[in-house]
Amino acid sequence: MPIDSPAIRWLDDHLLLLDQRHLPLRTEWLAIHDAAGAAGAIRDMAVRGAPAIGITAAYGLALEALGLGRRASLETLRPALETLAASRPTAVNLFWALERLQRLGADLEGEALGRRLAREAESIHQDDQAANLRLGELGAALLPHDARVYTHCNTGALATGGHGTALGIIRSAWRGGHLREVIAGETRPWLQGARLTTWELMQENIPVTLVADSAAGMLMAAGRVDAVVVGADRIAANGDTANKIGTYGLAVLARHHGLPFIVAAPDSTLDPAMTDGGGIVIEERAADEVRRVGGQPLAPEQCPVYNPAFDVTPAALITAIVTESGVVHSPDAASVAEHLSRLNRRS
Ligand SMILES: CSC[C@@H](O)[C@@H](O)C(=O)COP(=O)(O)O
Repeated sequence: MPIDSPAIRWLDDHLLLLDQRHLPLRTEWLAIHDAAGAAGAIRDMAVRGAPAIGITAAYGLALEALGLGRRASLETLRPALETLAASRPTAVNLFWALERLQRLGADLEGEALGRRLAREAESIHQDDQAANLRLGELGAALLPHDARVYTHCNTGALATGGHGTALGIIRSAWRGGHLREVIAGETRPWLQGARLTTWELMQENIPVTLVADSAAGMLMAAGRVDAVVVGADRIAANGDTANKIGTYGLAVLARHHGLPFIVAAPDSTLDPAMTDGGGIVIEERAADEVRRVGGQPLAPEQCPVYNPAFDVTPAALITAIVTESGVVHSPDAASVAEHLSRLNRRS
């Protein structure tokens, strides 16, 4: 089945990425020819969102192997693997995708290795889209009728192989006729909500209202939110969830106001090796992301800044984790282990 992916296009000898740094003002495509190009695009956020990062890393490694031709082997690919693995630390999908490719490549060399890795990268891409469609349906069934859903960051087609995770649930709920409105937090400092989520939803005429992040509590207190739905960058074995900075605060607010707080992610975002959220590496990004907006200075040039890109929401604040293979209600170490063992029995 050909992949209908709005932001990542595979063209057999190179990759095209819809450059998210310029949206919604300009639609520009970035051509990627090797692993260094893919790593740079991930690091500089031309492509972003945990599943999209994993897909791009997989294509980047495949391109490197294709470029090495007869010299391709896991050994000659080692520097490329290291460059890709160093691009961003928090989203586990990146490491998951690279491991999946390495396992496959263990018995292959040369041109056959390049071709095999490219096919596997396409499978990862396609599987992610299918996973999102499935988890979208499962998650939509959890929402109250005529729901007003608050979401954070961008978790849509731009951040995944297509359809989206949290935004996949929102899309599915809209198509099923039981969504009234999306409230998108702008998601300072990179403004994924303001720039990307609104852009995606408005293209499909899904009603969206953009709010400053700091409006979330007031909206919940006023009874204008029925559920909070977010994505994830890494889910630990006990259900603790790393996601875009600000997610933790939303979970605390949702609990205070008695609202469901739903995390949506493909199974590839689960990290069984991470016992709890305390071990997750939180990426810190450049000070100018906070000091400036759209390149324009906002704060004094030399003002010290702390810019963590993610936070960890404790499992106890999460109502449900939705993946393509099921819903984990009130996640904890036991229920996540049960979910993982069902996955292992299937594979
Ligand atoms: C389906 S995307 C899930 C997460 O990756 C998303 O919520 C998020 O935090 C993205 O962060 P970003 O820094 O934009 O890559």
